[in-house]
Amino acid sequence: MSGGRGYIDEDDIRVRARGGSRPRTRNRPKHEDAREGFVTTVDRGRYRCLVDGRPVVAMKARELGRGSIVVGDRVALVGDLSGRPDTLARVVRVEERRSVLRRTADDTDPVERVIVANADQLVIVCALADPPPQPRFIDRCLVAAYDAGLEPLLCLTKSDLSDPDGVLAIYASLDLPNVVTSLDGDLDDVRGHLAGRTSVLVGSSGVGKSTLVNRLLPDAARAVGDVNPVTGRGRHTSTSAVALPLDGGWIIDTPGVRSFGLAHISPDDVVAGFPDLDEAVVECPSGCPHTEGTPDCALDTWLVEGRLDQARVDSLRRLLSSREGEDNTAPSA
Ligand SMILES: Nc1nc2c(ncn2[C@@H]2O[C@H](COP(=O)(O)OP(=O)(O)OP(=O)(O)O)[C@@H](O)[C@H]2O)c(=O)[nH]1
Ligand SMILES: [Zn+2]
Repeated sequence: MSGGRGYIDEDDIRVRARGGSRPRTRNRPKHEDAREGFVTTVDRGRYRCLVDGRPVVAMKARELGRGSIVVGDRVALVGDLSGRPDTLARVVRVEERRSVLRRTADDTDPVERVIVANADQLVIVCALADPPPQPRFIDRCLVAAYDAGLEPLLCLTKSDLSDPDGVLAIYASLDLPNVVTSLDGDLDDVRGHLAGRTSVLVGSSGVGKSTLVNRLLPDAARAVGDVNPVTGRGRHTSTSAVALPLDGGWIIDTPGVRSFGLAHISPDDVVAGFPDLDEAVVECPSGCPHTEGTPDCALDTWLVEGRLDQARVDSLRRLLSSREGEDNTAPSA
């Protein structure tokens, strides 16, 4: 798709709508005294940040204009940083983002929204049964992960109900890092993958995300289930992401994000997630969609020559097709 990408988040609208008529000074101080914070939740124009290990609630300084602030952002804060009830600090700067996870609300939404900044890993949570596995959902998440520069981790839950081999076979040639969990199996493998990293959890309703988070972070069960100190509302009324500290890293739950509209991602950006196929597609005619039956697509030539794995090409083509919006898979929250 041509043209610039529009980044907004839901909060921008509300912040702007607040208006206000205070005069603005042109010579603002440079905020040399600003402290660094990490954004853990965003809710209606209020940003909950961790500053020196202390939760501080902040609003966006007017000088930031329409720029979005999302969970995972590293920000500079001024004002009251005590974290005491009813205090409000100001975010005066958003540090450059290492990565950006985006989505469109659905395949007809022209606006991309940044949902998480600075993550390292996208944990795609998929149940082996109840609900049955949804490869198309996994494929969508993979595209989103590759587009965002996040490493995917496939997390297959409920292995006490069904064997993981079938799903793993589909992705065998993708070399996809994966973990398998059950109701009471140990979580050492999962922890190993999460330690020291910033991981975003995504999954359809009922796959066992909350169960997993609560088992990894028994204390967070309180934090997650409790009334939100920022809004006074419960967690489940919020569709925003929340970052929870885990083993020297962060685990970011995304209760309201169950699918990724992917129409905005170009075929080339999808292929970029497959380094070995990349070599073949440089031989494709310009603008080749690489889909099944495309004349002169080099993937077919390479397949005939036995230089590519059929399953791997099928997998890429599944991603490319799902990107075209024929299947939006999981229901939106
Ligand atoms: N048998 C089995 N059941 C599980 C497992 N993990 C979770 N469940 C059950 O699956 C159901 C849904 O789990 P949740 O953790 O609420 O799922 P969720 O992904 O957070 O769902 P939403 O809150 O709708 O997003 C619950 O009844 C869990 O007890 C598992 O490993 N094995
Ligand atoms: Zn091609």
